[in-house]
Amino acid sequence: MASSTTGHLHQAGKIDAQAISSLLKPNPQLDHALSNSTAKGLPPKTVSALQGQYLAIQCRLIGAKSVLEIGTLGGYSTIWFASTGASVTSIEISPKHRDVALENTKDLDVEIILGVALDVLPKLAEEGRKFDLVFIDAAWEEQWEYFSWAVKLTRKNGCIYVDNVVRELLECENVGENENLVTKAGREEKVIATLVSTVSSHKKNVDEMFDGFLLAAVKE
Ligand SMILES: C[S@@+](CC[C@H](N)C(=O)[O-])C[C@H]1O[C@@H](n2cnc3c(N)ncnc32)[C@H](O)[C@@H]1O
Repeated sequence: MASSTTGHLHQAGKIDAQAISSLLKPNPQLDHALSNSTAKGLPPKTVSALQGQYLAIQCRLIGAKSVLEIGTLGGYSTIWFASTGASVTSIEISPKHRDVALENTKDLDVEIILGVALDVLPKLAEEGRKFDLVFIDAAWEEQWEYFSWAVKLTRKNGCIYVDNVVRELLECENVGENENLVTKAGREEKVIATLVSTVSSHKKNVDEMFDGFLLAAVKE
């Protein structure tokens, strides 16, 4: 049995491999999305397969019919959401990423809006759009602004998931002391929120194995 932190990190890869082979069903569209994205030169910045399944479970738990995603890349997480039967609106700044995502999400109920998230989000609010779940996975430095828009765009008892919050905090100076998304979310009266830390071998760099997300439910 591993007895040191290094040993545990080594074992984390084995735990992930066992969970993937035990819990996930084959999905050729997800596999194709990954291989096509790599072939087209997109960066390997998708959620992990186990995280994708987590997001799909979260959608089922709240009966999500509509999902807003900020940061499409090649549409890998988009496919996870669409696989639950939800209709997905996804925002992507890069025309190249959007084009690959359109190829990868063919025949699914997916709308990909090409644009800068902080320009698109106010327009969605003006149109009176509401979503059951908002998934935030774009520019780390804009997470709070995305979150604030997400509070306006999420229906009561819907939820907001912000990816990579722990890793971003770990990379800050004076960890745990500065104002950040967690402290601001704590003061937002319209949500209850928590921080879920994760260890995953999805990222090969050891420092990137420690991560976590902020999950909020909208109260009103
Ligand atoms: C981490 S990747 C998204 C990964 C994707 N959600 C997945 O798991 O398959 C982040 C994406 O956000 C896009 N992005 C970055 N800044 C953005 C912005 N200001 N507005 C819209 N998209 C942005 C990037 O081009 C990139 O494709």
